[in-house]
Amino acid sequence: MKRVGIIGVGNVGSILAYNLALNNSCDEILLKDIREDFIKALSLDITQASISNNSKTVTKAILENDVFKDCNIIIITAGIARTPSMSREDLIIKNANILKNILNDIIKYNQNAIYIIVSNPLDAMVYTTLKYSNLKNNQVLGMAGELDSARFKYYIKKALDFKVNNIEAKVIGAHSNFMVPLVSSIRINGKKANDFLNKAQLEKIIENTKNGGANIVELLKTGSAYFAPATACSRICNAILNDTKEKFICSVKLSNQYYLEDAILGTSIIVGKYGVEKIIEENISENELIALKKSAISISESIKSIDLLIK
Ligand SMILES: NC(=O)c1ccc[n+]([C@@H]2O[C@H](COP(=O)([O-])OP(=O)(O)OC[C@H]3O[C@@H](n4cnc5c(N)ncnc54)[C@H](O)[C@@H]3O)[C@@H](O)[C@H]2O)c1
Repeated sequence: MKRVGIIGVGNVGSILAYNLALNNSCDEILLKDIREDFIKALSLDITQASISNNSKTVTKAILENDVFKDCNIIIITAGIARTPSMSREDLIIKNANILKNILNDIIKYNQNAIYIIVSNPLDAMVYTTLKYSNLKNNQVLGMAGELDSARFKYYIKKALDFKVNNIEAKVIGAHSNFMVPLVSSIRINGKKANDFLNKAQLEKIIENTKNGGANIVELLKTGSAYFAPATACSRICNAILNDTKEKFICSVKLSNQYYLEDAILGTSIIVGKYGVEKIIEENISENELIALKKSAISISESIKSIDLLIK
């Protein structure tokens, strides 16, 4: 029996549940939110969508935490989302408190699941999860690098008038303006970035990638992006459920990769049934390494406020 729990079923959580259900990814999806009637409605609607799509996945609304005991994966997307005037950092104390309370309620029933954190500020929430649980480092991963990389690829494709399909590109580091889009990682039809894009174009692509989330927030006015985040998250879930050992970029606790001991930030990892099965150090340029160090410092600064303000 494969079970996925989703705690916090707003925009990201509901699209994630829908995605997993339609694709027959697991036997059961358990939804929990402070909006109880809302998740009861969603569980009916999504299960009926499953049936319509010949998927066996059943989605259930959960009111008691002990039901999460058999989940293979627990995804936490609870919290408040950014509004146009807010940075991800503004969210930190509010969402860290929400996350700490959820962990307090859930971990005692399930210490074996892989926990995927989505709530922002992402890297600080991964830290909060590790700090307020006894989960092992491999059990906790934050979803963001896959989303930022999708945005990086989008702006590369856009600069090339969407005429090229075969694009590889990675964004590592913090899920914030300190993210590190790796120009060294870009491959367009197997060739390096400089064969297709000049310096000014690359600088614009990097700037757009860093502002990718904020642009959507600005237009939506009432929240942040959800289709691309939910899609990235469902791909990670499928890798865990099917033990695929695929490569993803997720926020995890490093163990001296990039000379960064104990830092939490987005990096390439291999994902399987044990969660983070291997951390991969990409071959990055010296400038990218400098940017990554700044990224790690920015995360450790935001983590300080959690240590100071969360009792
Ligand atoms: N990591 C990423 O790349 C990424 C991308 C998009 C959004 N996010 C973040 O994910 C979070 C969710 O985004 P969203 O767009 O789905 O927001 P949303 O407001 O639509 O959903 C949040 C949900 O959390 C619920 N909630 C609040 N407190 C709760 C609690 N104590 N227990 C259970 N549920 C609770 C709310 O009722 C709501 O349904 C936000 O923090 C957002 O910033 C992260």
